[in-house]
Amino acid sequence: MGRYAVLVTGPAGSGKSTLCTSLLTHAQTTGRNLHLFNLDPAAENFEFKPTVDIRDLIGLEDVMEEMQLGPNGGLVYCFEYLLENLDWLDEQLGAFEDDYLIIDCPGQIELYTHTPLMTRLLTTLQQTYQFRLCSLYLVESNFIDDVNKFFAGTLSAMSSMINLDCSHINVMSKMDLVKRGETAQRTKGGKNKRELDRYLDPDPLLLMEEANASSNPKFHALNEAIVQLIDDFSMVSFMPLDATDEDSVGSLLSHIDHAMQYGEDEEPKEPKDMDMGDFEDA
Ligand SMILES: Nc1nc2c(ncn2[C@@H]2O[C@H](COP(=O)(O)OP(=O)(O)OP(=O)(O)O)[C@@H](O)[C@H]2O)c(=O)[nH]1
Repeated sequence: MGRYAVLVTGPAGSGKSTLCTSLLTHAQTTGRNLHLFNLDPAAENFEFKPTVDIRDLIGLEDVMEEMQLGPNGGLVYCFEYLLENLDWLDEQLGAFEDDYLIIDCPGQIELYTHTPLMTRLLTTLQQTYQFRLCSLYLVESNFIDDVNKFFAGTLSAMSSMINLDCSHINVMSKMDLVKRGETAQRTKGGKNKRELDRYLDPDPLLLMEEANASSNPKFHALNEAIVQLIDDFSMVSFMPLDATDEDSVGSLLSHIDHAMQYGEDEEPKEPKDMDMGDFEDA
């Protein structure tokens, strides 16, 4: 069968743990057997008990207290400790060979964008433990309410994609808020689902026009360079996700299957059509 792991990454509060729970719930109802790996040493409670839990090795609170470190320094310490104690991980993974190991990651994106720690862990999972990997990067739909925030979210996603160096899927989370119009009510410009569509699969020219319209002409060349970069990495388009909707979670899972070519003996499954029909304005 092989070994497969899905890394669920993204900024704090972007919906990682909720998605992990939704994936495991979906798996239960469809007869699949997903397992949870908690990689956040500061995590609190889980609906599903993790099969592997970094807190069994080291907890952030203890590290902060004993080493006199802040939350970010403490997190880096925990990851270095994990990398120095790979025999623990080896023991936890055992002969694991099943459906996906869903890895719930910490929300400090510096771990995937600024330090090599996560990359080292992934290299170990791939090379030493023969895992096939796919990473998801979640950006909240209610964060993307103008082109500059889209640039910020996309560039972080791109940095994570380059650093983690495995199959990668960008996800725009909490789309139910857009569907219900809550994003539109909250933002000055009244962004609604239709306006968000172009950020899911962006048209480079429109992005550039929008960015130029709201910025000083001296930044137009920079806007052009960013849009060019986004266009060149055509992977930087986003899949809409409503973690509260079974179909939406199922569609994401079939995209992951496709990206991983899950089940080597089977034909890789075609991802379901992810057009925005499900998210039409009420
Ligand atoms: N409406 C809506 N709320 C969501 C969705 N996904 C997550 N949330 C809410 O967003 C908040 C943060 O979700 P979490 O799953 O804890 O986010 P996280 O990325 O794991 O957060 P950290 O562990 O702090 O990095 C919670 O209040 C969730 O209930 C979604 O699809 N729709």
